[in-house]
Amino acid sequence: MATYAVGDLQGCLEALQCLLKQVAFDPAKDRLWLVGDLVNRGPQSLDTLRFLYSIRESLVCVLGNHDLHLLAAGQNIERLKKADTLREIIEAPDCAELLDWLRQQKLMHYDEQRNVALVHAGIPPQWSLRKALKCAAEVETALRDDNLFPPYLDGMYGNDPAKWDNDLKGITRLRVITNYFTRMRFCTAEGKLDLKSKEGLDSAPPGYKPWFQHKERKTKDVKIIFGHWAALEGKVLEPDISALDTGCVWGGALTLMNVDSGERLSCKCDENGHAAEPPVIPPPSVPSSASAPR
Ligand SMILES: Nc1ncnc2c1ncn2[C@@H]1O[C@H](COP(=O)(O)OP(=O)(O)OP(=O)(O)OP(=O)(O)OC[C@H]2O[C@@H](n3cnc4c(N)ncnc43)[C@H](O)[C@@H]2O)[C@@H](O)[C@H]1O
Repeated sequence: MATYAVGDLQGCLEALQCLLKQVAFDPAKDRLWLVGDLVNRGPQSLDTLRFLYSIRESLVCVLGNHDLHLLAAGQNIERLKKADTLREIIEAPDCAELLDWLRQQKLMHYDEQRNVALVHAGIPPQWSLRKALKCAAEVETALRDDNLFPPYLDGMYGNDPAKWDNDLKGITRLRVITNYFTRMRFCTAEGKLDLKSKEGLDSAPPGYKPWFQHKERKTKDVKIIFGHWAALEGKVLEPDISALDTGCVWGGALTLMNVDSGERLSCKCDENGHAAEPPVIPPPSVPSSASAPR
């Protein structure tokens, strides 16, 4: 049995299938962790979601900003933006079943045995592991509760407040939790967010750093796997941090990592998110003797 984590899929089903074939993924034995952003921007959002649903017993999935946007558009189709590729899901006959499954997913997964956390964007520096799990659970409860779900989605959008405060209440509280887990890139040591900068590490506004580079970060003893930040191209220097979004919808690649060995495999994609077989093993992350991360 092997456990793999895969970067932001964004509807790039061909690339996912190419990687799963390469590692001979067996849903009866193996496990696949998803960093979220399963859909949108790529070519096959509906088919991706259907495929994941068909192997749901083998998945651990955390939600990304695009998944939350899909849930919100499922409540009100007018939330769809011109560039979204989500309409096919909302108009599909099995939409309700797929979105019901999606809203049961988490914002954060923690594997105690491995001491590994899985999140879409990150964990803010001022939160301990325990605090992060507690805050994630607040949003997860809102997502699963039929009464809380619609007002949560109505109030989820926006950049304020920029910083956590224990006294925050209601949707304002849930919004900042959502923004940390699903949209964060740069923040201050106290967790004040900058949600505008989206480029690489050197695009930090003055006083801000990538969330994982703060010396004071309280989750330094936890291995963290995350996605969301395509401009990083999967490269971070921090040893216990794994960045898996390698921009499959931006002419980059989809990346799969063996959670235990850290070995990676990537499937190059074209600028439309279609796979260009065969997958390649990125040289810096894989020992030269390995042919595939099994
Ligand atoms: N609470 C909330 N508030 C507001 N909105 C919410 C929300 N919750 C959900 N949403 C929704 O979130 C969605 C995305 O919003 P956007 O505003 O488009 O968010 P984003 O930061 O661009 O996110 P994305 O996840 O696409 O990032 P990526 O790194 O791939 O791409 C980012 C950039 O990186 C660039 N990039 C990619 N690869 C690169 C590379 N190799 N080098 C340099 N740049 C690269 C790309 O050009 C791109 O511009 C919207 O639908 C919005 O409605």
